[in-house]
Amino acid sequence: MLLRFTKMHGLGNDFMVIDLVTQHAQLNPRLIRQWSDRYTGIGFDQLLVVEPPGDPDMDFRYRIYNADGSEVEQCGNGARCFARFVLDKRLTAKTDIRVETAGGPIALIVQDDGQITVNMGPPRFVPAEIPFQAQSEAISYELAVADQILQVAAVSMGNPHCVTLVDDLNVYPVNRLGPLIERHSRFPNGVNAGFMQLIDRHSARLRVFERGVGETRACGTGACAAAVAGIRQGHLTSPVSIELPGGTLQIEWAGPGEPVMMTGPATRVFEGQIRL
Ligand SMILES: N[C@H](CCC[C@H](N)C(=O)O)C(=O)O
Repeated sequence: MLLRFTKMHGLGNDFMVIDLVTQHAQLNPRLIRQWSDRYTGIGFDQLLVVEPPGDPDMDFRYRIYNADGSEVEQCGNGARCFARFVLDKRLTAKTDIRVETAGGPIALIVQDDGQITVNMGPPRFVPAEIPFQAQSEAISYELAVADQILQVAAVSMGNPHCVTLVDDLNVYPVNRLGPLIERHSRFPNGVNAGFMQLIDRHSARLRVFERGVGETRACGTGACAAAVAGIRQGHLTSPVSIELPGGTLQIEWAGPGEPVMMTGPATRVFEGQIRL
């Protein structure tokens, strides 16, 4: 059987997108790892799956798998590609699309200029909801990593994020500390490790060592988590431009209990078919 897919990216964070509304396939971690291989497979950071909704008030269900085959709660760059995909495939004609995800409901708003705004829902800070092991909730925690103590913020955007402020991203050892944070024992489900360099009150640079993937060229939920952490710590003021290696995302957040709004592009690269 041949399975149709579309290769897409959001600022270089790349995806294989599959429509399981009009197609049927049984996915498993081994198959996903095989497909994600950049030499012997299709190659991607995440696999995005479009399904019919379980909740009749929603338009679709959105399932996300990392390159290592693990299913995760949320993917921000993927959400923008999801919106572009369902419109291009005529699975909907709406430009305000409601989607259920394992990390909670999100809304995708397709702008006239082709940019896509995602209502990512409110960030969560309660340690047990991230999850993160801590005595009590705080805007900053001490985290022992290798031979040093880092000051970190812990935020959930549906998926877990650990954000550290650094002075110079050009020289910071992201690929040495990233894996140690990703698998740190205080994050029982693992964590996406964000490293943020402040530029001014409305902008910052960010690199993210993603859970289940490694460093990616962009991370949408990571940009949301970093902006929220910076606002909460008094370093940033909404709206915030987050400059990632693959490009810039616009983040808005009005404060605790309010949703995070993320705006950016979604790009289709090619169509393909793969034999199951
Ligand atoms: N690696 C993430 C999922 C993808 C997030 C990222 N690609 C985004 O755009 O938000 C995790 O394990 O939670």
